[in-house]
Amino acid sequence: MQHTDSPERFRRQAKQPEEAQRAVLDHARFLGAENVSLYEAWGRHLAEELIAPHPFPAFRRSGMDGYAVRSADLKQARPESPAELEVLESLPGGAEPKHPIGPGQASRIMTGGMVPEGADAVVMLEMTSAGERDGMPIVRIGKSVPSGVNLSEIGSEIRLGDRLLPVGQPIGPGESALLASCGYTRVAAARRPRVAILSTGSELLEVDEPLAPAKIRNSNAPMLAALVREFGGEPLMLGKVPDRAEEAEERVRQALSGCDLLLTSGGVSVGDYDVMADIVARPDAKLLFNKVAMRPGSPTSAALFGEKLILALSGNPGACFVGFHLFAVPALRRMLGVERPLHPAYSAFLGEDFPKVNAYRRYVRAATEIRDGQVWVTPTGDDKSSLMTTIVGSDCLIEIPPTKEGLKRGQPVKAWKIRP
Ligand SMILES: Nc1nc2c(c(=O)[nH]1)N[C@H]1C(S)=C(S)[C@@H](COP(=O)(O)OP(=O)(O)OC[C@H]3O[C@@H](n4cnc5c(N)ncnc54)[C@H](O)[C@@H]3O)O[C@H]1N2
Ligand code: MOO
Ligand SMILES: [Mg+2]
Repeated sequence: MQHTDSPERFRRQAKQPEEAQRAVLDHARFLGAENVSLYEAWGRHLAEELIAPHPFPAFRRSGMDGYAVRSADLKQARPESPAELEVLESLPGGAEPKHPIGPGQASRIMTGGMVPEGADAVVMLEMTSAGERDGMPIVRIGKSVPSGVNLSEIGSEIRLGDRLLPVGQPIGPGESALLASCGYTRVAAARRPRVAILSTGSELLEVDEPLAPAKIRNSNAPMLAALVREFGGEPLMLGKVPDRAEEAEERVRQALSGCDLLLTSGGVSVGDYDVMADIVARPDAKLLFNKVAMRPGSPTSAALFGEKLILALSGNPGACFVGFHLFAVPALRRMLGVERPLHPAYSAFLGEDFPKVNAYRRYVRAATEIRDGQVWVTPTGDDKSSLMTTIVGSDCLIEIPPTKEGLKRGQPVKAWKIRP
């Protein structure tokens, strides 16, 4: 029988979650940039501030199919006495006008077309009727229009030198369109953090193994891999290690060389076989914390081996999930250069009674809903640390302060948004 009796494990000093987050953030650094193509940039984080190299639109652009006109020519136009304008040319998208518009003149133009010099408005086709005068094309317009109508000026969307996107901005659909419009075929994106995932537990089976007595399949590893991907990292799957102290320590030390962050799950509590509790307390490690004043996940631990950060998450799936959101997400965001590393919080109404009495602050897996224009958050089920079914469908963590009475439905609460 193995006993990992080290008295330190039982004398733990709980840190408040914020304090523990600060300790993690103090040891997470921006990882630098790599050049990626526009089509590979989705979900990546910008590593440089991008400045508009030209105004957009770069030419005066028509917003309608119709006629480019001088609004002054239409001042007196009425349905019964329409203005008659000579039509100089037809301007499809992509065509550079050959003729400036003089008094009494117009050019037919399509949406997105370049408005010729002299014109200051575009009249939509439906307000016009085409005709001929002396064999030459004309257009009749029976209504005046204000200057500037249906015309986008140069730089009306983006001015030359505008800050297009800040460092740390995740590249999504809108950002992709912006980059393309400004000619960025490649951008500097933050290097993806390589996050090693090691599961401890002699009870663990591979996913494709049949169940056996007292064994469970390793569910934390795929959950953590999904979370790492969701928050911009690259998971490195290191499999599982049994709860044997020496073997586990060797695997942990090996894992550190090839990653930017090591996540372990399991073995952080006070049990005889809780190997991670001892590893993070090794003399050559710097223990950041081994207890957090929160539920689930109170034994969540963190340590540095040299410069490398280990987050030793609880084995209980619910606690592992919450520990990831509270501590791994800020570390990853810092590594990616994101300005605000913590999840954003909002206030909402509690969707059902929460009768549980808490000595510690709780982070309850919950779903957000808009009802009659108000934000409500409802626990996805029992928030027991051992449950994973309540992770499904959760998009926030309700923060429940220590309470002796529990909370009532409809009470305002704080919720952390956990889906990017
Ligand atoms: N005497 C005490 N016992 C416990 C305490 C305590 O303070 N005193 N704390 C409890 C709390 S709170 C938590 S949380 C858990 C922490 O457990 P560990 O992190 O030590 O994790 P394990 O003991 O290895 O396993 C716990 C539980 O999780 C399952 N598990 C582990 N790994 C996986 C995995 N990869 N996939 C799915 N499930 C996993 C494991 O089978 C256990 O059921 O300790 C309490 N105990
Ligand atoms: O703090 Mo542990 O995660 O409840 O069960
Ligand atoms: Mg344990």
